[in-house]
Amino acid sequence: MSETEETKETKATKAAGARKHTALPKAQILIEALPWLTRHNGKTVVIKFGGNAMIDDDLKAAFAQDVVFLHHAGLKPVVVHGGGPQISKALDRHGIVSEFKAGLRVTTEDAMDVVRMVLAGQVQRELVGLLNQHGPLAVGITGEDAHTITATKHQPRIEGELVDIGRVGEITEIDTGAIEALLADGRIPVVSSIARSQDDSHVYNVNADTAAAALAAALDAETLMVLTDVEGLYEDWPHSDEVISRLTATELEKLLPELASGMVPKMEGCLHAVRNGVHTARVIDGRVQHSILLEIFTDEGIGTMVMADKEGDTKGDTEGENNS
Ligand SMILES: Nc1ncnc2c1ncn2[C@@H]1O[C@H](COP(=O)(O)OP(=O)(O)O)[C@@H](O)[C@H]1O
Ligand SMILES: CC(=O)N[C@@H](CCC(=O)OP(=O)(O)O)C(=O)O
Repeated sequence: MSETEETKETKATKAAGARKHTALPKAQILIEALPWLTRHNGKTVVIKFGGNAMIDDDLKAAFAQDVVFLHHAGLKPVVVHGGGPQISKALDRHGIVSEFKAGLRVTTEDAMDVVRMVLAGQVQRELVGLLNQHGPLAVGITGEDAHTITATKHQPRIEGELVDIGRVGEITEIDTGAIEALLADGRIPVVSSIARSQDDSHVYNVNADTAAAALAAALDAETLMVLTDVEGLYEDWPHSDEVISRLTATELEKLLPELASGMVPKMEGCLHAVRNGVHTARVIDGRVQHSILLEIFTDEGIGTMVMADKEGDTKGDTEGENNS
Protein backbone atom coordinates (compact mmCIF):
# COMPACT_ATOMS: atom_id res chain seq x y z
CA MET A 1 0.00 0.00 0.00
CA SER A 2 1.44 3.39 -0.99
CA GLU A 3 1.76 6.11 1.62
CA THR A 4 -1.01 8.19 0.03
CA GLU A 5 -3.35 5.17 -0.04
CA GLU A 6 -2.60 4.56 3.63
CA THR A 7 -3.35 8.19 4.51
CA LYS A 8 -6.61 8.01 2.54
CA GLU A 9 -7.60 4.85 4.41
CA THR A 10 -6.81 6.39 7.81
CA LYS A 11 -8.81 9.48 6.89
CA ALA A 12 -11.78 7.37 5.77
CA THR A 13 -11.69 5.34 9.00
CA LYS A 14 -11.54 8.51 11.07
CA ALA A 15 -14.43 10.07 9.12
CA ALA A 16 -16.56 6.95 9.64
CA GLY A 17 -15.80 7.11 13.37
CA ALA A 18 -16.79 10.77 13.52
CA ARG A 19 -20.03 10.07 11.60
CA LYS A 20 -20.82 7.29 14.06
CA HIS A 21 -20.35 9.65 16.98
CA THR A 22 -22.46 12.46 15.58
CA ALA A 23 -25.21 10.07 14.41
CA LEU A 24 -25.59 8.30 17.75
CA PRO A 25 -27.38 11.06 19.72
CA LYS A 26 -29.86 11.45 16.83
CA ALA A 27 -30.53 7.72 16.80
CA GLN A 28 -30.92 7.77 20.58
CA ILE A 29 -33.61 10.45 20.30
CA LEU A 30 -35.49 8.28 17.81
CA ILE A 31 -35.09 5.19 20.00
CA GLU A 32 -36.35 7.12 23.03
CA ALA A 33 -39.49 7.82 21.03
CA LEU A 34 -40.12 4.13 20.31
CA PRO A 35 -42.15 3.19 23.43
CA TRP A 36 -44.18 6.38 23.09
CA LEU A 37 -44.83 5.70 19.40
CA THR A 38 -46.07 2.22 20.31
CA ARG A 39 -48.17 3.49 23.17
CA HIS A 40 -49.85 6.35 21.30
CA ASN A 41 -50.37 4.56 17.98
CA GLY A 42 -53.95 4.97 16.76
CA LYS A 43 -54.90 7.18 19.76
CA THR A 44 -56.78 10.44 19.49
CA VAL A 45 -55.02 13.51 20.87
CA VAL A 46 -56.92 16.78 21.21
CA ILE A 47 -54.57 19.75 21.01
CA LYS A 48 -55.78 23.18 22.06
CA PHE A 49 -53.68 25.96 20.56
CA GLY A 50 -54.29 29.14 22.55
CA GLY A 51 -54.30 32.58 20.97
CA ASN A 52 -51.58 33.70 23.38
CA ALA A 53 -49.31 30.87 22.23
CA MET A 54 -49.57 31.95 18.57
CA ILE A 55 -46.81 34.46 19.13
CA ASP A 56 -44.95 34.41 15.85
CA ASP A 57 -44.83 32.76 12.44
CA ASP A 58 -41.98 30.39 13.39
CA LEU A 59 -43.95 29.02 16.35
CA LYS A 60 -47.07 28.56 14.26
CA ALA A 61 -45.07 26.76 11.57
CA ALA A 62 -43.42 24.51 14.21
CA PHE A 63 -46.88 23.79 15.67
CA ALA A 64 -48.08 22.69 12.23
CA GLN A 65 -45.00 20.47 11.76
CA ASP A 66 -45.61 18.79 15.14
CA VAL A 67 -49.27 18.10 14.40
CA VAL A 68 -48.42 16.66 10.97
CA PHE A 69 -45.65 14.59 12.60
CA LEU A 70 -48.19 13.12 15.06
CA HIS A 71 -50.47 12.29 12.14
CA HIS A 72 -47.71 10.49 10.23
CA ALA A 73 -46.60 8.73 13.42
CA GLY A 74 -50.00 7.03 13.58
CA LEU A 75 -51.81 9.25 16.09
CA LYS A 76 -55.09 11.03 15.36
CA PRO A 77 -54.60 14.71 16.22
CA VAL A 78 -57.62 17.01 16.50
CA VAL A 79 -56.81 20.73 16.77
CA VAL A 80 -59.08 23.11 18.68
CA HIS A 81 -57.87 26.68 18.45
CA GLY A 82 -58.39 29.85 20.45
CA GLY A 83 -57.82 33.41 19.38
CA GLY A 84 -58.63 35.64 22.36
CA PRO A 85 -55.99 38.33 21.63
CA GLN A 86 -56.83 38.27 17.91
CA ILE A 87 -60.55 38.78 18.72
CA SER A 88 -59.76 41.66 21.09
CA LYS A 89 -57.69 43.36 18.38
CA ALA A 90 -60.48 43.01 15.80
CA LEU A 91 -63.13 44.23 18.24
CA ASP A 92 -60.94 47.23 18.95
CA ARG A 93 -60.78 47.99 15.22
CA HIS A 94 -64.59 47.84 15.16
CA GLY A 95 -64.76 50.24 18.12
CA ILE A 96 -66.11 47.53 20.46
CA VAL A 97 -64.59 47.46 23.94
CA SER A 98 -63.51 44.01 25.21
CA GLU A 99 -64.91 43.14 28.60
CA PHE A 100 -64.49 39.87 30.50
CA LYS A 101 -66.64 38.53 33.33
CA ALA A 102 -65.77 35.32 35.16
CA GLY A 103 -62.94 34.90 32.63
CA LEU A 104 -65.35 34.94 29.66
CA ARG A 105 -65.79 37.57 26.99
CA VAL A 106 -69.00 39.56 27.29
CA THR A 107 -70.32 38.91 23.79
CA THR A 108 -72.98 41.20 22.34
CA GLU A 109 -74.61 40.26 19.03
CA ASP A 110 -72.29 42.65 17.17
CA ALA A 111 -69.29 41.25 19.01
CA MET A 112 -70.42 37.71 18.11
CA ASP A 113 -70.17 38.55 14.40
CA VAL A 114 -66.57 39.65 14.94
CA VAL A 115 -65.74 36.59 17.11
CA ARG A 116 -67.03 34.26 14.41
CA MET A 117 -65.23 36.15 11.65
CA VAL A 118 -61.90 36.09 13.49
CA LEU A 119 -62.05 32.47 14.71
CA ALA A 120 -63.51 30.78 11.64
CA GLY A 121 -62.37 33.23 8.95
CA GLN A 122 -58.93 34.20 10.15
CA VAL A 123 -57.28 32.03 12.84
CA GLN A 124 -58.72 28.71 11.64
CA ARG A 125 -57.90 29.51 7.99
CA GLU A 126 -54.30 30.34 8.88
CA LEU A 127 -53.81 27.09 10.83
CA VAL A 128 -55.46 25.01 8.12
CA GLY A 129 -53.17 26.66 5.53
CA LEU A 130 -50.04 25.96 7.59
CA LEU A 131 -50.98 22.31 8.11
CA ASN A 132 -51.83 21.84 4.45
CA GLN A 133 -48.37 22.99 3.40
CA HIS A 134 -47.47 19.40 4.34
CA GLY A 135 -50.17 17.74 2.22
CA PRO A 136 -53.96 17.67 1.85
CA LEU A 137 -54.57 16.95 5.51
CA ALA A 138 -56.37 19.66 7.45
CA VAL A 139 -60.08 20.45 7.24
CA GLY A 140 -61.49 23.37 9.21
CA ILE A 141 -64.90 23.22 10.84
CA THR A 142 -66.66 25.17 13.56
CA GLY A 143 -68.84 23.70 16.28
CA GLU A 144 -71.81 24.80 14.14
CA ASP A 145 -70.96 22.25 11.45
CA ALA A 146 -72.87 18.94 11.49
CA HIS A 147 -74.16 19.74 15.01
CA THR A 148 -70.65 19.25 16.38
CA ILE A 149 -71.15 21.57 19.38
CA THR A 150 -74.59 22.55 20.66
CA ALA A 151 -74.88 25.10 23.46
CA THR A 152 -77.34 26.99 25.54
CA LYS A 153 -76.92 30.49 26.98
CA HIS A 154 -74.31 30.52 29.73
CA GLN A 155 -75.02 32.69 32.75
CA PRO A 156 -72.19 32.62 35.26
CA ARG A 157 -72.80 33.38 38.93
CA ILE A 158 -70.74 36.25 40.25
CA GLU A 159 -70.99 36.84 44.01
CA GLY A 160 -74.15 34.77 44.07
CA GLU A 161 -75.89 36.70 41.25
CA LEU A 162 -76.58 35.32 37.78
CA VAL A 163 -74.89 37.61 35.26
CA ASP A 164 -75.86 38.13 31.61
CA ILE A 165 -72.75 38.01 29.40
CA GLY A 166 -74.58 37.85 26.08
CA ARG A 167 -73.96 35.22 23.43
CA VAL A 168 -71.65 33.02 25.49
CA GLY A 169 -72.49 29.35 25.27
CA GLU A 170 -72.55 26.50 27.74
CA ILE A 171 -72.06 23.21 25.92
CA THR A 172 -75.03 20.85 26.16
CA GLU A 173 -74.21 18.31 23.47
CA ILE A 174 -71.33 17.15 21.32
CA ASP A 175 -71.82 15.21 18.10
CA THR A 176 -68.46 13.69 17.15
CA GLY A 177 -69.71 12.31 13.79
CA ALA A 178 -68.07 14.88 11.51
CA ILE A 179 -64.75 14.81 13.37
CA GLU A 180 -64.66 11.01 13.43
CA ALA A 181 -65.45 10.86 9.70
CA LEU A 182 -62.56 13.25 9.00
CA LEU A 183 -60.20 11.20 11.18
CA ALA A 184 -61.28 7.99 9.46
CA ASP A 185 -60.51 9.68 6.14
CA GLY A 186 -56.97 10.45 7.31
CA ARG A 187 -57.60 14.17 7.83
CA ILE A 188 -56.70 16.54 10.64
CA PRO A 189 -59.82 18.38 11.91
CA VAL A 190 -59.24 21.98 13.00
CA VAL A 191 -62.15 23.14 15.12
CA SER A 192 -63.20 26.71 16.00
CA SER A 193 -64.93 27.10 19.36
CA ILE A 194 -68.27 28.38 18.11
CA ALA A 195 -71.45 26.51 18.99
CA ARG A 196 -74.93 26.36 17.47
CA SER A 197 -78.08 26.90 19.47
CA GLN A 198 -80.46 23.92 19.69
CA ASP A 199 -82.78 25.45 17.04
CA ASP A 200 -79.95 26.84 14.88
CA SER A 201 -81.37 30.35 15.24
CA HIS A 202 -78.09 31.79 16.48
CA VAL A 203 -74.52 30.92 17.47
CA TYR A 204 -72.60 31.11 20.72
CA ASN A 205 -69.06 32.05 21.67
CA VAL A 206 -67.51 29.21 23.67
CA ASN A 207 -64.20 29.41 25.50
CA ALA A 208 -61.74 27.36 23.45
CA ASP A 209 -60.32 25.47 26.48
CA THR A 210 -63.83 24.39 27.44
CA ALA A 211 -64.60 23.32 23.86
CA ALA A 212 -61.34 21.34 23.60
CA ALA A 213 -61.99 19.53 26.89
CA ALA A 214 -65.58 18.66 25.93
CA LEU A 215 -64.42 17.35 22.55
CA ALA A 216 -61.60 15.32 24.14
CA ALA A 217 -64.08 13.65 26.49
CA ALA A 218 -66.66 13.01 23.75
CA LEU A 219 -64.02 11.61 21.38
CA ASP A 220 -62.68 9.33 24.11
CA ALA A 221 -59.26 10.88 23.47
CA GLU A 222 -56.16 9.52 25.10
CA THR A 223 -54.75 13.00 25.76
CA LEU A 224 -55.88 16.59 25.96
CA MET A 225 -52.96 18.92 25.40
CA VAL A 226 -53.40 22.63 26.07
CA LEU A 227 -50.72 24.92 24.62
CA THR A 228 -50.49 28.29 26.28
CA ASP A 229 -48.07 31.13 27.10
CA VAL A 230 -46.76 29.85 30.45
CA GLU A 231 -44.70 26.78 31.35
CA GLY A 232 -47.65 25.06 32.99
CA LEU A 233 -49.71 25.51 36.13
CA TYR A 234 -47.69 27.59 38.59
CA GLU A 235 -48.02 26.62 42.22
CA ASP A 236 -48.29 30.14 43.61
CA TRP A 237 -48.96 32.37 40.63
CA PRO A 238 -48.06 35.26 40.25
CA HIS A 239 -45.63 35.12 43.19
CA SER A 240 -43.60 32.14 42.06
CA ASP A 241 -42.92 30.32 38.83
CA GLU A 242 -42.67 26.87 40.37
CA VAL A 243 -44.52 24.59 37.94
CA ILE A 244 -46.64 21.74 39.31
CA SER A 245 -45.46 18.87 37.12
CA ARG A 246 -48.27 16.41 37.90
CA LEU A 247 -51.40 16.25 39.98
CA THR A 248 -54.48 14.09 40.36
CA ALA A 249 -58.05 15.14 39.62
CA THR A 250 -58.83 15.49 43.34
CA GLU A 251 -55.71 17.58 43.98
CA LEU A 252 -56.68 19.81 41.06
CA GLU A 253 -60.27 20.13 42.30
CA LYS A 254 -58.99 21.49 45.61
CA LEU A 255 -56.78 24.01 43.81
CA LEU A 256 -59.48 25.31 41.45
CA PRO A 257 -60.96 28.02 43.73
CA GLU A 258 -57.51 29.62 44.07
CA LEU A 259 -56.86 29.87 40.34
CA ALA A 260 -57.12 33.09 38.36
CA SER A 261 -57.98 34.35 34.87
CA GLY A 262 -57.02 32.20 31.88
CA MET A 263 -56.02 29.21 34.02
CA VAL A 264 -59.59 28.69 35.28
CA PRO A 265 -61.16 27.34 32.04
CA LYS A 266 -57.95 25.44 31.26
CA MET A 267 -57.82 23.57 34.56
CA GLU A 268 -61.61 23.12 34.73
CA GLY A 269 -61.32 21.64 31.24
CA CYS A 270 -58.48 19.32 32.27
CA LEU A 271 -60.53 18.14 35.26
CA HIS A 272 -63.60 17.55 33.10
CA ALA A 273 -61.51 15.60 30.59
CA VAL A 274 -59.83 13.22 33.04
CA ARG A 275 -63.07 12.71 34.97
CA ASN A 276 -64.69 11.68 31.68
CA GLY A 277 -62.27 9.05 30.47
CA VAL A 278 -59.40 11.04 28.94
CA HIS A 279 -56.21 9.39 30.13
CA THR A 280 -54.15 12.53 30.78
CA ALA A 281 -54.67 16.26 30.34
CA ARG A 282 -51.62 18.45 30.02
CA VAL A 283 -50.92 22.18 30.01
CA ILE A 284 -47.69 22.93 28.18
CA ASP A 285 -45.69 25.93 27.02
CA GLY A 286 -46.67 26.76 23.47
CA ARG A 287 -43.85 29.33 23.31
CA VAL A 288 -41.33 26.49 23.18
CA GLN A 289 -40.82 25.29 19.61
CA HIS A 290 -41.88 21.65 19.12
CA SER A 291 -43.26 21.41 22.66
CA ILE A 292 -45.86 18.89 21.41
CA LEU A 293 -43.19 16.47 20.19
CA LEU A 294 -41.16 16.88 23.38
CA GLU A 295 -44.24 16.15 25.47
CA ILE A 296 -45.46 13.15 23.50
CA PHE A 297 -42.27 11.44 22.37
CA THR A 298 -39.59 12.06 25.01
CA ASP A 299 -39.18 10.64 28.49
CA GLU A 300 -38.93 13.99 30.23
CA GLY A 301 -42.34 15.49 29.59
CA ILE A 302 -42.80 19.20 30.17
CA GLY A 303 -45.50 21.37 31.74
CA THR A 304 -48.30 20.14 34.00
CA MET A 305 -50.00 16.78 33.73
CA VAL A 306 -53.39 16.00 35.28
CA MET A 307 -54.44 12.40 35.72
CA ALA A 308 -57.45 10.60 37.11
CA ASP A 309 -57.34 9.68 40.81
CA LYS A 310 -56.84 5.98 40.54
CA GLU A 311 -55.95 3.60 37.77
CA GLY A 312 -59.53 2.38 37.51
CA ASP A 313 -60.63 5.91 36.55
CA THR A 314 -58.37 6.01 33.52
CA LYS A 315 -58.43 4.20 30.22
CA GLY A 316 -54.90 2.85 30.55
CA ASP A 317 -52.16 2.37 33.04
CA THR A 318 -50.16 5.29 34.37
CA GLU A 319 -46.91 3.40 34.64
CA GLY A 320 -43.98 4.84 32.75
CA GLU A 321 -45.93 8.05 32.16
CA ASN A 322 -43.60 10.90 31.29
CA ASN A 323 -43.76 14.07 33.43
CA SER A 324 -42.93 11.90 36.43
N1 LIG B 1 -51.66 29.35 38.47
C1 LIG B 1 -51.37 29.84 37.27
N2 LIG B 1 -50.34 29.32 36.57
C2 LIG B 1 -50.03 29.79 35.34
N3 LIG B 1 -50.69 30.81 34.72
C3 LIG B 1 -51.74 31.38 35.36
C4 LIG B 1 -52.12 30.91 36.66
N4 LIG B 1 -53.21 31.63 37.04
C5 LIG B 1 -53.48 32.48 36.06
N5 LIG B 1 -52.60 32.36 35.02
C6 LIG B 1 -52.66 33.13 33.77
O1 LIG B 1 -53.28 32.36 32.75
C7 LIG B 1 -52.72 32.78 31.49
C8 LIG B 1 -53.01 31.74 30.38
O2 LIG B 1 -54.37 31.82 29.98
P1 LIG B 1 -54.86 32.65 28.69
O3 LIG B 1 -54.29 34.04 28.77
O4 LIG B 1 -56.32 32.51 28.57
O5 LIG B 1 -54.08 31.92 27.51
P2 LIG B 1 -54.56 31.19 26.15
O6 LIG B 1 -54.76 32.24 25.12
O7 LIG B 1 -53.39 30.30 25.83
O8 LIG B 1 -55.82 30.41 26.43
C9 LIG B 1 -51.25 32.94 31.83
O9 LIG B 1 -50.58 33.76 30.90
C10 LIG B 1 -51.30 33.57 33.22
O10 LIG B 1 -51.31 34.97 33.10
C1 LIG C 1 -66.47 33.04 25.80
C2 LIG C 1 -65.05 33.39 25.49
O1 LIG C 1 -64.39 34.02 26.30
N1 LIG C 1 -64.57 32.96 24.31
C3 LIG C 1 -63.23 33.21 23.86
C4 LIG C 1 -63.00 32.35 22.62
C5 LIG C 1 -61.58 32.35 22.13
C6 LIG C 1 -60.63 31.73 23.14
O2 LIG C 1 -60.99 31.03 24.08
O3 LIG C 1 -59.30 31.98 22.87
P1 LIG C 1 -58.03 31.69 23.78
O4 LIG C 1 -57.94 30.24 23.95
O5 LIG C 1 -56.91 32.27 23.00
O6 LIG C 1 -58.22 32.41 25.12
C7 LIG C 1 -63.02 34.71 23.51
O7 LIG C 1 -63.97 35.33 23.00
O8 LIG C 1 -61.92 35.20 23.70
